[in-house]
Amino acid sequence: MPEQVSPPPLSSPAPRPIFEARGLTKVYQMGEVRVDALRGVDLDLYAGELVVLLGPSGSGKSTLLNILGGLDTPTSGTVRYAEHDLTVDDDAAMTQYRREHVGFVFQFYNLIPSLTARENVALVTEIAHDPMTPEEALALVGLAPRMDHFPSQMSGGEQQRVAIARAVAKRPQVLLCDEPTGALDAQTGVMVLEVIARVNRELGTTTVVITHNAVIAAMADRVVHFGDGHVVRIERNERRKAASELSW
Ligand SMILES: Nc1ncnc2c1ncn2[C@@H]1O[C@H](COP(=O)(O)OP(=O)(O)OP(=O)(O)O)[C@@H](O)[C@H]1O
Repeated sequence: MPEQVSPPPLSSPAPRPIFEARGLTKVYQMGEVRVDALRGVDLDLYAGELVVLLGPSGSGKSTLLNILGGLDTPTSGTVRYAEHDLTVDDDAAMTQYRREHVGFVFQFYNLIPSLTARENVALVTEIAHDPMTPEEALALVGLAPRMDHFPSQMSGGEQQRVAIARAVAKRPQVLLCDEPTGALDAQTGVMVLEVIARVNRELGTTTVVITHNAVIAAMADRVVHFGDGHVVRIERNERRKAASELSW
């Protein structure tokens, strides 16, 4: 009797987004002055993708990133990461969410000047669940030979790579980068972007990179264009460019 083979599904089910934001608003009220930083953002992000968030200054990119990272909560709307509701007003739950799932990289590296690269990374690995060793994390960003150097002995790009090693050493599912190349020249910026792309590829980390620089959009799976507190449009790149192919 021929073996029974079940037919393939007609179409595979659409993947469920790992982040799901609906109707997000954020209002800052300072005395008489009201700033509508987010004016109703709907956005889905999928596990393992690299998304570039592009838009003019003041359009709300950092506000959105901070909400996705559990550093801030929206004024209204809903946002979910896997099973976590990120709108809850519960500091302990948000701290646990950030600690277990999210790595942050900012424009300025925020390294502790009196600690070596290895010690800066160890600050995180000592409190994480299943971390890499500081040595593994620094090797991933190409800084194995500089492990025992202090921040003042490193270039801006190298310091940013230490900051990336620190952010990814705990193997977060999510890496949120706010203008990671904003303080760097183009050549150094490309090296930092190469490291971010490598982490995304090798660890499968869902990655969001905020930038003003439209050239960087070419390295993304998807580009989310932001303007005036809204998602203006979303593009998908047919092919992700390697960071080494970018120049500005
Ligand atoms: N803590 C705050 N208090 C008051 N207003 C704020 C605060 N944070 C952000 N804003 C305002 O919200 C708006 C959006 O800011 P946001 O930093 O999210 O924009 P952005 O797109 O990231 O800008 P940039 O590219 O310059 O960093 C701006 O008008 C900003 O001044």
